Amino acid sequence: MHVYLQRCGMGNKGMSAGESVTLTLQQVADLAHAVLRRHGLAEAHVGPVAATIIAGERDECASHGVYRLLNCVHTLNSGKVVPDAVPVVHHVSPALLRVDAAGGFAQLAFATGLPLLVEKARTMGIAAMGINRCVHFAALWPEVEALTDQGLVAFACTPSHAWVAPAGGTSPLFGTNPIAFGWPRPGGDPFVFDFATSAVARGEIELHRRAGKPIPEGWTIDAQGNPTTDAEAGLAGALLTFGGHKGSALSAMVELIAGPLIGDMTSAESLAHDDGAKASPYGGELIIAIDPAGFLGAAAAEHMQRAEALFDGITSQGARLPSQRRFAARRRTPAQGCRIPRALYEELAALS
Ligand SMILES: NC(=O)C1=CN([C@@H]2O[C@H](COP(=O)(O)OP(=O)(O)OC[C@H]3O[C@@H](n4cnc5c(N)ncnc54)[C@H](OP(=O)(O)O)[C@@H]3O)[C@@H](O)[C@H]2O)C=CC1
Ligand SMILES: O=C(O)C1=NCCCC1
Repeated sequence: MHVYLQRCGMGNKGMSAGESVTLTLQQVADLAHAVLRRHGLAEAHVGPVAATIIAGERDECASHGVYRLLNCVHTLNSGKVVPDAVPVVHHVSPALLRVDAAGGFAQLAFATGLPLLVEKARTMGIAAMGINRCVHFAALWPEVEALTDQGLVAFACTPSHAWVAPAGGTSPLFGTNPIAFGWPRPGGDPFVFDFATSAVARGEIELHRRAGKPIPEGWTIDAQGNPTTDAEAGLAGALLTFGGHKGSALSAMVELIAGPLIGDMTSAESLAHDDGAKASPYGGELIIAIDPAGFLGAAAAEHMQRAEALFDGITSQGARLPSQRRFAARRRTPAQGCRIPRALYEELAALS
């Protein structure tokens, strides 16, 4: 594989990437497929799992791009994921479905349940899909975008492992628990946000540790409960929630609605299930889809158009929309390629 080697680069959170290589999107895809196949992932899963990793790299989301392949390999080798799991869809009620991922990665389970979720949302106006017994390592925006692509409003969330202290506490209890929201926009990119309810995704702190960089104050505390800018010490201690008690309450909500509500694990239970293996989190995910026509029928289009004034109100004062950076990256990378830290590339190439 021919790759361009260069020195420089700024990650999406402003972290110097050091020496990097530039891969075409096709090379990123080939690498992801090769690594996953070599470590025994069944063919039915390789495409959906690789797709989310390729999308992360394409949209310059370094913490959930090819870096995630390392943990996928580790999870496969640890036996904490069923590599050939066959997801099974269960109709629960006219507006509800469950997908039993049977211990496999979440991506194939999501793809398997998606058509029925869309059908139920269109019929009922709103529908929810609970995915159970899945291994989740990825960003959530590819999933909410799959719904906005169909003209639906979308919400998704999942617990992870207990790495985050509740506001006012010092012991890890919550996961980094991402929440993602998507709103379809006529003729344009959807409005999408997707973030951890911790101050930052744990993956971002891991990237700082790999790069030997300090982390900003406010992300973590060490094992003694003291604030730290040392990535290693922060990973060994606890992440903090974003926005103090507000992120803490949202994180608790994710634990509840994507855990016990759908009969699945909390982040503390997921970490106990992991039993020191350091594999990706295991448990459930909740996805909700709302059809704008459900409330308003034929008048929905007119009201969706009114929503555009809100987005104009944000951008007209120089602020940007969430995901605007990501969509710009998506348009750039097919021509520009994806810049990957050289050390990471070499590690992945050795695994392929
Ligand atoms: N599966 C799992 O268990 C977990 C997955 N994750 C994933 O990690 C990823 C990163 O999470 P996190 O570190 O919290 O991400 P960020 O703190 O970077 O927040 C990301 C979101 O905020 C938007 N955003 C960032 N800066 C601005 C700004 N100045 N103005 C407006 N919007 C802005 C981003 O848009 P843009 O992208 O355009 O910058 C994006 O939608 C997510 O995709 C999440 O799903 C996180 C935790 C656990
Ligand atoms: O970055 C994070 O935080 C996580 N990403 C993937 C799954 C584990 C948590």
